[in-house]
Formats: sequence, structure tokens, C-alpha cells
Amino acid sequence: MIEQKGILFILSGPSGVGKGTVRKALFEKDTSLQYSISMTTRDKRPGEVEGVDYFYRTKEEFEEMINKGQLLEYAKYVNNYYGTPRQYVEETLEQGKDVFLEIEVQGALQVRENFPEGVFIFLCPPSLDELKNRIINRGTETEQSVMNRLRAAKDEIELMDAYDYVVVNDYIDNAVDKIQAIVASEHCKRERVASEYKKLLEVTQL
Ligand SMILES: Nc1ncnc2c1ncn2[C@@H]1O[C@H](COP(=O)(O)OP(=O)(O)OP(=O)(O)O)[C@@H](O)[C@H]1O
Ligand SMILES: Nc1nc2c(ncn2[C@@H]2O[C@H](COP(=O)(O)O)[C@@H](O)[C@H]2O)c(=O)[nH]1
Repeated sequence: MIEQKGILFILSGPSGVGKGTVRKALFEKDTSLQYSISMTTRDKRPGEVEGVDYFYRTKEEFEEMINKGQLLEYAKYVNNYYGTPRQYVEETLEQGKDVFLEIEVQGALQVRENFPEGVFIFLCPPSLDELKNRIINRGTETEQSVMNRLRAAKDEIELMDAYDYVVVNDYIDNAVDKIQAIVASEHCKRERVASEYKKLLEVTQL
């Protein structure tokens, strides 16, 4: 019997495009996905909860995790560190469960190096004007932070060709449906490969 590992899905895209909103709506429909909670050095926003939205750490604590190799990927994004704790992802995949990362683009490209078999999805805004409106209307960022995030967004959007899928977040439900279809299709692909492999093993044992 061949044990199947889980699939690693990476949802990435510029700040404010709607990754968190789409991920939460997706998780209401698909309860088989496991969300990997990131670590960050940024300040907690009102309403955010330790261990739910992020693990909030000091710069020193974060750098210690980097030095101990405890992060699967990390990036410095607009003056703060963000990273994915390695242990949770590796153990959950080993248990055969799918893991879902929601991270920015530099980090996604690092994951690509270590997990080329991951499924990389770029969430794209309908336009840069709409992206700007979404970040501003969310009301979490200073004017300076909005500018920094939009500057980063232009570089990030240029890298969308490095992804397996591009989903435009025009309407939340549309984006969720498309990501659900990607998840289902990736499962079909892996099952087909596993069944071909099983047949090959049976033939070679004859
Ligand atoms: N399809 C959509 N149409 C209109 N507004 C949207 C849509 N998707 C998300 N939003 C809104 O855009 C804002 C930014 O969304 P969200 O916080 O989910 O983005 P994000 O990509 O996770 O941002 P960050 O990377 O900074 O965490 C929120 O106010 C959210 O309600
Ligand atoms: N490389 C990583 N990026 C991450 C991670 N967790 C979140 N993020 C991304 O950072 C920006 C800013 O987030 P915000 O919460 O301050 O708005 C955004 O694009 C997130 O998706 C991570 O573990 N690694």
C-alpha cells in the first residue's frame, strides 16, 4: 500500500487583493484543507488573535527561528518579517492532509525551490485601481504603508507567470469556485498518477 502525502497549496498575490477573504470563504466550503498559520514581526491589528491570524514574534525571536532552520520560507516585506513554520507543514503533509499557505510572492518563490510539487496559485486584482481601493478601504494601513504595499504589488504582479494558476479575484464567490476546482483537479491528477504507479508495480512483480 503506497501512503499518499498531502498536497501543498500556495495562495499568493499582492497585499489587499483578497487572499485572506477568499481563503476564509474557501475554508467554509472545504474543510479538508489545513491552514498554516504564519509567523510575523508586525504589530497585531485590532481584532487579530495570536495563534489564529499569526504567531506574533519579536525580530530577535524570528531571527532565531531563521538561524535554526525552523522556517520553510520567510521574507522581509515592507519592514517586517513574515514566515512559514516548517514543522507544522511537513508533519501535516506526512499525515496525508493538504496544507494551504497564504503568503507573499518572494516567499512563494522560495517554497517553489523546496516543494516544486506544490500547487502555486496567484490571486490577481481586477485592476491596480481596485487593488488600491481595497487596501485603503480595509482601513488597516497608514498612507505610507499603502504606498509601500502598492509599490511592492507592481513587482509581485510581474512575477505571476511563475505560478501554476492565475485566478482573478473579481467577485469572492468566483475566486472561491475557481480555487475549489483547482484543488479538485489536483487531487484527480495525483490519484491518476498513483493508480498508474500501482499498475506498474503489479506488472513488474509478475
Ligand atoms: N472580490 C472582492 N471584491 C471586493 N472587495 C474584496 C474582494 N475580496 C476582498 N475584498 C476586500 O479587500 C480588502 C482586502 O482583502 P484581504 O485583507 O483579504 O486581502 P489580503 O490579500 O489578504 O491582504 P494582505 O496580504 O495584506 O493580508 C478587504 O477589505 C476585503 O473585504
Ligand atoms: N513570505 C510570507 N509572506 C506572508 C506570510 N504570511 C503572510 N504573508 C504575506 O505578507 C503580506 C503582508 O501581510 P499583512 O498581514 O501584514 O497584510 C501579505 O501579502 C501576506 O500574504 C508568510 O508566512 N510568509
